[in-house]
Parts: sequence; C-alpha cells; structure tokens
Amino acid sequence: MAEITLSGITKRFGPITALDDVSLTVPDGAFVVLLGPTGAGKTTLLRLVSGLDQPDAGRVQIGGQDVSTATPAQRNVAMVFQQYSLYPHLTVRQNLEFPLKSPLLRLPPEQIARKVGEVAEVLQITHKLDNKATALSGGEMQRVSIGRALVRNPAAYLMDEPLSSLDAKLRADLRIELKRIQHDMGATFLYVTHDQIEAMTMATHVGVLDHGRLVQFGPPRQIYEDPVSIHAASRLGQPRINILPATLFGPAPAGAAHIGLRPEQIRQGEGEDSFVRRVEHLGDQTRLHLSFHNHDLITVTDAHTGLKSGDIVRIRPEKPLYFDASGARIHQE
Ligand SMILES: Nc1ncnc2c1ncn2[C@@H]1O[C@H](COP(=O)(O)OP(=O)(O)OP(=O)(O)O)[C@@H](O)[C@H]1O
Repeated sequence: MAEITLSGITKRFGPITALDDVSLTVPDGAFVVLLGPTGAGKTTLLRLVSGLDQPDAGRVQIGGQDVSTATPAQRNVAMVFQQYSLYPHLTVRQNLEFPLKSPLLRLPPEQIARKVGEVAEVLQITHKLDNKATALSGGEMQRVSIGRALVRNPAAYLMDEPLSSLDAKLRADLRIELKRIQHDMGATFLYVTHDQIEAMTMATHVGVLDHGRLVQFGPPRQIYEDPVSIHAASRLGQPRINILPATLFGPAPAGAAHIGLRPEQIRQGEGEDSFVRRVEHLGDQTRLHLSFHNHDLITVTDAHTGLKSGDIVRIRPEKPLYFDASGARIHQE
C-alpha cells in the first residue's frame, strides 16, 4: 500500500472552482474520510487521485512517485463509486475474477478461485456467485463492485459513498469488514461519505471540505471536539451541534457571535427553564426538542425519561464552543 500526497491542487469547471489549492497527505495505511456538503468537491478530489480527471494546477503523488500525468491503470488504485459498474453479461464470479485475470498478473487459477471465494464470503454473496450480474438487487450489485476492488492488491482504495445503497444491517457489517481490511492489510483508504457513523468509526483522519477548500484535517475526535469553524463542527455529531446567539445564556467572550452546544454540552436539571416541545424516542437515543428564549435546540436525554411535551426542564451550557460572525472558532483563555 502507499501514501497519497496532493500538493496545491486546483480544479475548475468553467466558472466553478471545484477544488481550490488543496494540499493533503493520506498516510500509508490510513483511512481518510472526506466530509463536506453536496458540491464541496469530494468526488472531484477522488477522480483526480484516480487519474480520471486532471487538475488545472498542483501535483498528485502516490507512494512517493509523481503520478500527475499517469493514466488510471498506471496509478494502480481501486475505485468504488456510489453507482455500481459491473459487466452485466458476466456472472458474479466472472465479475470478481476479472481484475485478477489480467495477463500482467499471471495468477494461477487456484489462487484466483481462493481470492474470489474469500471476498465473496466477506461480502456475503457466496450464494450468488453463479448468478448473472443483472439478476441481482441493487445492494448485491454494489457488494460485487466493492468485491472487484477488494480482490486486487492496489496502492490505495478510493471509495465514493460505497455503502449508501445498502440496508442498515449490511452497512454495519461492511463497515466492520472495511475497517478490518484497512487494519489487517495496512490498506490505504480515501473514502467519501455523508454517514456520521462511518466517519466516526472508520476514519483514522477526517478531511473537511468547504467550497473546494480543505478547512480541517485530523482525527475524527479532534474535528468533533476541537472544530475550526461552525462548518467543520456541523459535519460530525447527531443530533447536530446547536448554533445559537452567543449571549443567549449569559456573557460571552469578546468577538463571539455564536455559541455552539453539542447535546452533551447541555446540562439538564440546572440553570434556566426551557420548554419541552417534543420527546423523540429513537431506540438507541432519546432526543429532547427544547425551546429556550424563543430559540429551538435539540439535545439527548435518558432513554427512560419521564419528560413529555409541555414540561419545563432547566438547562445550562457546559464547556460550550464559541464562534465569530464569520463562523470561525474563538478560543477562550
Ligand atoms: N464534470 C463537471 N462539469 C462541471 N461541473 C462539475 C463537474 N464535476 C463537478 N462539477 C462541479 O464541481 C463542484 C464539486 O463537485 P463534486 O461532485 O466534487 O462535489 P461533491 O462534494 O462530491 O458533492 P456530492 O456530495 O453531491 O457528491 C460542484 O459545484 C459541481 O457542480
């Protein structure tokens, strides 16, 4: 596996700057998750690393080699897109064998069969190996697409929301499998998702993109606990961080325009009265929708709470985050 380094990457599509001077290193064996709202430039970044697109400025290195002008095949990266791309006339087995049957590899048939068997097992599609690719459900096709990447031994895996079309149980299983592959094989992953749980559980590092700029890069806990801006803070955590006027609960540091409160930063049973608008039981989480001085906020509470809509609960902020009018974080002394 290999390290990926982007230096000063800019990519424009007509008047749109999809990536703006992005520099980023994906360490060898790291699992880097890219987060950002739609249009932030995540897919564009993956396509530039894979060689499907060329940057207007900047360099791409894989394993220390400058691959800026190399073809996708020369870069030896395996890509999985959100939209599966299989050979419809071939069976699942033939689709999985395909990358291994390259004349360049000259692999013995037993080795190909073993590898395909292993990957089919991991992806829970062994019983479908002899089906035509067209005779599969969407989720099964997506698993075969992931399988086609996994049978190879590439320099890195590039994945664009690969699990988003799968049901919750399978998504949870594959999350664990992909993480295991990264851990056991020391594989390098660059991975796009909108899923909070995938980001928090799989990433060794998270890169936050905002309008084509990389605004923060670090371990997921660091992005969660020490975000550089409202934009970065809002990318992780469910329910999302509450952003309210800075002085809603009392004095705020100089220059603060907003106070940011994650659910665990709202202490219940102390402080000032708030009004319970709704109690939402989600199974693993119980959310409280509150109204405080005409502002709405959401927090979580005990699963067995006796609170119900119309009740009053006292709240006070605990170790809140503050941001200026532009959304940049203000650090308190
Ligand atoms: N081939 C293209 N031609 C013109 N504009 C493009 C092209 N590809 C991407 N863009 C534009 O570049 C910007 C970044 O797009 P990109 O697909 O990288 O965003 P994204 O973060 O992956 O979004 P999503 O989460 O919706 O997939 C967007 O404004 C998009 O419209």
